[in-house]
Amino acid sequence: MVAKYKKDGISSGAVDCGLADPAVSGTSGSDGGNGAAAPSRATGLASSFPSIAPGIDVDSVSEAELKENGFRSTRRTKLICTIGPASCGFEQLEALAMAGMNVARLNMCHGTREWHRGVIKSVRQLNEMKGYSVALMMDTEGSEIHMGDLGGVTSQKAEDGEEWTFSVRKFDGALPEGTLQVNYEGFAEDVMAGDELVVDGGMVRFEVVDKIGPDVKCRCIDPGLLLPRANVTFWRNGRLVRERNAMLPTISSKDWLDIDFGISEGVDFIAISFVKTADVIKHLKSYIASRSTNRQIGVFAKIESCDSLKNLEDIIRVADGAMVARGDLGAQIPLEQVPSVQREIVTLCRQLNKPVIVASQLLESMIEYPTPTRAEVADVSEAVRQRADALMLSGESAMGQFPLKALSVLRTVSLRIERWCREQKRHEMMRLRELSPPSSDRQTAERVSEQICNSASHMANNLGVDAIFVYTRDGHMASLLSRCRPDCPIFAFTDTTAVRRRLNLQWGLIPFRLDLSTDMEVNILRTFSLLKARGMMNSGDLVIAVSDMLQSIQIRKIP
Ligand SMILES: Nc1ncnc2c1ncn2[C@@H]1O[C@H](COP(=O)(O)OP(=O)(O)OP(=O)(O)O)[C@@H](O)[C@H]1O
Ligand SMILES: CC(=O)C(=O)O
Ligand SMILES: [K+]
Ligand SMILES: [Mg+2]
Repeated sequence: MVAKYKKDGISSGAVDCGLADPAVSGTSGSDGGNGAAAPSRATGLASSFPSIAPGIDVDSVSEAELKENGFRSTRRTKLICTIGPASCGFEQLEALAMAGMNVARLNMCHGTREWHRGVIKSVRQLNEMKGYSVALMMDTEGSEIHMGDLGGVTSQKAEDGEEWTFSVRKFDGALPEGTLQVNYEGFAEDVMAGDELVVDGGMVRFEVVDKIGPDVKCRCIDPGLLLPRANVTFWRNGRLVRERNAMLPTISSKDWLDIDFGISEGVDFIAISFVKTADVIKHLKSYIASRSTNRQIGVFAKIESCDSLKNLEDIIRVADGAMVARGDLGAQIPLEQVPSVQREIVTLCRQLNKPVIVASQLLESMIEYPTPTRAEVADVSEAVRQRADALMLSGESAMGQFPLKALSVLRTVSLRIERWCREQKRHEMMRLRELSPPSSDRQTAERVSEQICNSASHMANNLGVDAIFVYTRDGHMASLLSRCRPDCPIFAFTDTTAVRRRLNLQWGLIPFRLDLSTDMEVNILRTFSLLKARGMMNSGDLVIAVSDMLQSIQIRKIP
């Protein structure tokens, strides 16, 4: 890959994934524009960070946005960065956090567990020392067919008409010239001469010419760049072939080891690749519940296969959220169907109150170039207009030349389109169905919460209030409010750092950690005075306050 322009500040020079000393790393964000550091009070570093106020944890990015732009202009769409060699150093992670990264994603297809452990440690350190609440998402490899490691090189160009061999043989060290490894042992038996091999969602295509034992001879028909461990699908007579590869388990034995690793490292979310049915999600959720007693890990279903589309509603109902994984999805359904499927998934997730992520190729050209294409900006805008909870960077932040610039594009486009949608009423309008029908006592309590949140957000829009405040221990009421997508931001106060991190993935929520009292009035007055003291709100601001501890709605003017 040739850098045609000056590289991004954070990815310049040699890749250093060691732990820089965070105490001396300073703030290296150049386009983040958020200089104020707000460390957690738990670190005892208050003296070196004068902006700290006791009693409340919020990150410097939210704080600066609130101070500079007032309540209404904070960003509602959340941003996820896949971490890779271009972004794994402490200072690089810090720059991304400063530029608005809400969630760091670790793709277990790549890197060793040790490597991932280093990133997790850095993110955790960043949160503790600088007051961020960057959540961690682990993404499983899954057992779909993919290529091997390219024998150590970072990429290989396949030219039109070239002959390549796909082999299920194991090679030690360098691969023979023109050979690619395939991880699925049944590959050579399943494919037939004349089949089309689609690599990396169509970035490169081959036609099968001949089979010789474990080797499949192919000719390149669509040239492109081959990347390590890229996914491979095969097509016959214009249809995706589902042979024995369709029987591969969604969660492989390697995935289970990665999941154990994720649980023990305390990640916030686990995203499951190539989900086919709701059962696999249920199974994983009960496994997690039996392994981690007091910690909740959100399980996200990645929608990236034909099978997942068949069972979409069942899958989303049992998952804690979903990802529109357009990379692989675009290799399994015709490309022209991807936009409508995206819209359908985003709508369904909102109806079912599950956070939804739109992922892959949002700013693909920024892997190599410092500015996005107009088409990419339009794609990002559409996802923002659909009011997806989060947008995700993949290669752009993992191995691209301009991770920070790509994140900055997502941030500025989100802010601009959100404002335009609010001012011009250009959102995707949606009538929300009732989530919980009346029956048992528990559901009645849930129904009350739902009604309170619907009404609070309706009132907030009609009265033009500056913010909704929600006091919530488990975060549920905050997510019910987020589902309503009100015009004003939602300040979510919760008493655990884990819930605060989880809420950081959801649309419109600005999560704070605060020791909650059982007395609502105490909570309200404390948050008013703390936020006022830090310049995040002003006398006269109008706020709607709701709580899951005392099911109530209050309209309050900041004294
Ligand atoms: N931890 C990592 N180490 C090295 N390279 C990485 C890492 N994570 C991502 N990358 C690189 O960034 C590219 C894009 O990242 P991404 O997570 O989207 O991978 P992917 O394999 O395309 O996605 P998925 O497997 O989830 O469908 C990868 O193809 C790989 O080259
Ligand atoms: C993110 C991912 O897995 C995909 O787009 O395929
Ligand atoms: K993956
Ligand atoms: Mg995928």
